[in-house]
Amino acid sequence: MPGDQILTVAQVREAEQALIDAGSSIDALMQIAGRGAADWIWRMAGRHKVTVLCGPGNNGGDGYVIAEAIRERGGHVVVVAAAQPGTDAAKNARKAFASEVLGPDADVSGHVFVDCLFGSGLTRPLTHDHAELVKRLAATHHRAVAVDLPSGVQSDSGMLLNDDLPRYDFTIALGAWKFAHFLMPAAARVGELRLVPIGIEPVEGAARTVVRPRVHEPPADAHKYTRGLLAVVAGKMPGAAILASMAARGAGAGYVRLFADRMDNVPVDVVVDTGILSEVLSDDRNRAILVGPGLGRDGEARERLAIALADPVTAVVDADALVLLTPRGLAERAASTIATPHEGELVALERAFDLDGSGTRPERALALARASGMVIVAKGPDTVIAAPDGRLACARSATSWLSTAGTGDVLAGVIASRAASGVPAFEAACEGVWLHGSAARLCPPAFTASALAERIPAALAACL
Ligand SMILES: NC(=O)C1=CN([C@@H]2O[C@H](COP(=O)(O)OP(=O)(O)OC[C@H]3O[C@@H](n4cnc5c(N)ncnc54)[C@H](O)[C@@H]3O)[C@@H](O)[C@H]2O)[C@H](O)CC1
Ligand SMILES: [K+]
Repeated sequence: MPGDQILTVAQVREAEQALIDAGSSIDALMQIAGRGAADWIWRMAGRHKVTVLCGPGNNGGDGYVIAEAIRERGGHVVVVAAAQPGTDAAKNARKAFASEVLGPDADVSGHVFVDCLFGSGLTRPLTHDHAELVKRLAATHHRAVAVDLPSGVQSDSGMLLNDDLPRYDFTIALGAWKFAHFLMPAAARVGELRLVPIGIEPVEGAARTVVRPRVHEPPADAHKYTRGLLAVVAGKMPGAAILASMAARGAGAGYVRLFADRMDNVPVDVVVDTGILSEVLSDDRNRAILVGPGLGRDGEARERLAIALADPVTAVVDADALVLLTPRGLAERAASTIATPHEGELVALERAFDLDGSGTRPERALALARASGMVIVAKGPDTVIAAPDGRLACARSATSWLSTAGTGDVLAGVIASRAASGVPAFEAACEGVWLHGSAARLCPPAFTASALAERIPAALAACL
């Protein structure tokens, strides 16, 4: 599924170098980046006062370009230099800024504070004076905008190098997204995101953002089986499997069958089958299977999981099934498997697959995908999707109201439904994550998981 690319610092440098080798220059790229950022800031500030804080590197250079572009338009802009420009491009941009530059002790206030202190070149925590300066300027302006990255965050990991730094209203990414725009804790500080393209070419193997999928109407001669039969295996707590089935019903599959010993109070459009699991799963019309929500963790649950994994169709494995899953349980599988762990379940899977759990969330998800052969949806406020072949996608949290019981069951149901509709595993996972987040945005605050499941068709409608 296409999306915008997310690059590491090393990938940005390489891509930037490729542009320079092809005849561009760092100064030219800085002009494109800075002027593009200035367009957004101009829209925010208009003729209100803008203060640009410039650091010593090329992020500071962007700041001088932004300030000059706003000045040329007749805007009211002030530059505060935290340090003298240190790179050639930043020195040139400083020279081209045709107005006064204030020192770090200047007493300034205004409408928009633009943070160009450090960007992707930050390698160590901000000094006390720099951190205090950023905090003071954020406090004396109505809005705070970070250029490329908020100063003080690590680009590749999303870690905060300093405590207690401001939250921004906007972050304007330059050239490409960085992991810190999506990964916690930095993702909670970046505010709304904008991207200024500077001509960077697609980088092979780069991570992508999760974007709205393209979904097609069923063909005119479609029937429930051609649209996809999804088997949902219930267990000890059938409510979770019902919730997943309801969500799956709205995400494209033509037929959702819930396998349970006995089931009361099931919505009419979820079909319950109380037959012997191994017999009903051998139905060769099955296109995908979902196992885990409400499964339980006892011997019977283990048995149900083993039967489900023996089915030669794409399997979505969630909740209790993730705790029961072992490398041996997957050894015989030829079809794709999608696992949807939250942080605790991710740790349990890492242990089961003998991984040490080190590295950033994308690195951990990729290591697990490679070791297990599964597509991993490491869900949370910064959901990361990794495939065994190295593909990687990151999603922004749609809303923190998703932090309620049962939303994970809905996610698993939606992903399974996309897989049952014939979408390959990695793409089904990305589509499911997008639909889940989009449905959450359509819900009023403090929604329940069943309200979320009801909004899935509306989210799907936006993809047609
Ligand atoms: N994406 C692109 O192609 C473009 C990005 N641009 C901007 O350039 C910055 C990255 O520039 P760089 O000079 O590498 O890094 P910084 O500006 O972040 O500054 C790093 C500079 O400061 C030193 N340093 C690192 N940490 C500290 C610290 N805590 N205290 C003091 N000094 C520190 C470090 O050694 C460097 O010398 C990118 O984010 C974009 O904003 C360009 O505009 C071109 C196109
Ligand atoms: K910055």
